[in-house]
Amino acid sequence: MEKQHNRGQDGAGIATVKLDTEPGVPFMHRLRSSAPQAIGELFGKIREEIQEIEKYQPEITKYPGLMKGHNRFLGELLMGHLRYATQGKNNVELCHPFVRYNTIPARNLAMAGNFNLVNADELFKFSKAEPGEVHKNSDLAAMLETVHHFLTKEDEERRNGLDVKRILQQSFSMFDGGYHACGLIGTGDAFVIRDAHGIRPSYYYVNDDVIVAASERAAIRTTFNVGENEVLELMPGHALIVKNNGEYKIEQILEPKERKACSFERIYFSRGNDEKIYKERTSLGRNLSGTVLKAIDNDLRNTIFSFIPNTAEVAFYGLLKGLEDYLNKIKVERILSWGENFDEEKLNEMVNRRIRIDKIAIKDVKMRTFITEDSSRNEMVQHVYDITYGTVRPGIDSLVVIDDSIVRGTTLKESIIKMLDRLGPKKIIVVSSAPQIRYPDCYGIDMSKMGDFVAFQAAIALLKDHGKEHILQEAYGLCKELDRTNTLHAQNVVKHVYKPFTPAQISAKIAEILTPAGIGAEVEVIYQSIESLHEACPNNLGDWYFTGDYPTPGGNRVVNKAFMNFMEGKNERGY
Ligand SMILES: O=P(O)(O)OC[C@H]1O[C@H](OP(=O)(O)OP(=O)(O)O)[C@H](O)[C@@H]1O
Ligand SMILES: NC(=O)CC[C@H](N)C(=O)O
Ligand SMILES: [Mg+2]
Repeated sequence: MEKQHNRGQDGAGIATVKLDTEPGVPFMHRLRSSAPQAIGELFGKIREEIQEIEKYQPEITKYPGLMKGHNRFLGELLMGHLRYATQGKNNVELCHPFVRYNTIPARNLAMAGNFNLVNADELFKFSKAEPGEVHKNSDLAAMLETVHHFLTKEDEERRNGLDVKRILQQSFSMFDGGYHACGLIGTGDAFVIRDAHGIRPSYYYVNDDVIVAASERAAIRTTFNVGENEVLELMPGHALIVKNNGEYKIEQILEPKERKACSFERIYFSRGNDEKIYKERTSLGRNLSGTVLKAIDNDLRNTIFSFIPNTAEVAFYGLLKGLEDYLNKIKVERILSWGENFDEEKLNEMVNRRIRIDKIAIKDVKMRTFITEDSSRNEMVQHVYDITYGTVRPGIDSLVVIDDSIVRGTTLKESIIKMLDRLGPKKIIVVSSAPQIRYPDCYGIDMSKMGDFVAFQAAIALLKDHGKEHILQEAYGLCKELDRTNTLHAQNVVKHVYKPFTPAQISAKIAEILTPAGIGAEVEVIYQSIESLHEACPNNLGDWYFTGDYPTPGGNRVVNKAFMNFMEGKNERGY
């Protein structure tokens, strides 16, 4: 859990199942916290429980079997989760895992996951669950109720043991979304499952002692000290099903569909210490070096390169490598052109030419602002960054800073650009290792409101500039019509809003929007192209937030809904 802070900082939760308990002894427990240091609080509580027993049995920690009887969270099946809300509020009641308790062991179910479903309402209707005020906006509640419905049915009908595969086939075929989800059943059986497009990442590792699964490979590698190839990818539409006797199987649950693994995982969301992700982020940066050189007219003498911490650091190394390649090529060309005509000093000057890099921006807290809830994000962005003084020659140097994404533009507008401008650069070029984020995500990354996207704001502004605002009304009319005929899923209407403009026009407008009043430097924004993103991350071609092409029917519905919300002035998610 400590190695997956990147996936959620709203809160944390754990659940345990004990095997082979005597009848009447509780076997499933759950604990959650939404405290700022949630993991610390959870395990602090467990430590307190143990210390309480130690008062009477000082030797107890030497006897794990005995401890299991006295401590709620000692068990054989363990589940942990860090929440990043993509639906509902940020309160502790919505932290994972969710649990359904029952007197019959087979009908106890704990679930958690890294996911987002877009058809929760439909699922509540189906399972006849009547969620309360807090849970009605929870896709985990909808997921749990549906799986529990089929679990109960299976328990009623079963002859020899629970058929977990069948339960998963019945329930997960109803879910529209992206997920890596897991469940513990009161019988001591467990499962981990991944969506049919492989949208969310999912990995597992098995040895003689443990069977473990997580959203990221690096977390498993670090915890169990194992090699890259020992941790396997759970393939799309498949589940890892573990029986209470320790036997396990990888089963196909759903027909795998076209692989559309989320590219934003690679660009930003996952931790960058994964072997493959590190390489991909480096390539993303390197791919941008040509465009950047053009933007600075190859003037490396008067340009300083840097990055916006934290996650963009790896892409920065890639950009640097690309620039170094260029510079070295130039050095060789020059030296060759001299023939015999050089001395030590001249040669020294040439080989010592460097790309000028500096640590310009500093992030004081290791919190991710992007995944912080709306109400506290702006303030956090304003206080979290700082700059290094004395790095830029005012009025002479230009600054190039790379970030991994510009989504709402809050980080740049509310903080970074104003601060960088204090250093007096001639020009500030912001480079994004992700392409323009134009459409909502609905599969587990919380970018769901059209009006929030700076790319969308730019398109609207351009429509105004060009006297084409009627396109908005026409698109809205089309959405209403699709809604009336129940066919909102049939096409992505928002594409019409972007269509009249080239990516370069949108980027230029974004730069304008992101330039706060009273700034001395000229601001330019450069984005990764979709083609070079695909080239850098060839296994993660999921790109709906950049292209508007959604892999599931719920996607178009969400983007059209998000657009209608925008037009109607509603500040709500599109799902
Ligand atoms: O355009 P915006 O909506 O402001 O969001 C984009 C910013 O958010 C992310 O950083 P974040 O602070 O979440 O995390 P990091 O420190 O891991 O880079 C990302 O790296 C960008 O800097
Ligand atoms: N990624 C997560 O942490 C869980 C997302 C889930 N949709 C929720 O909002 O609870
Ligand atoms: Mg960042």
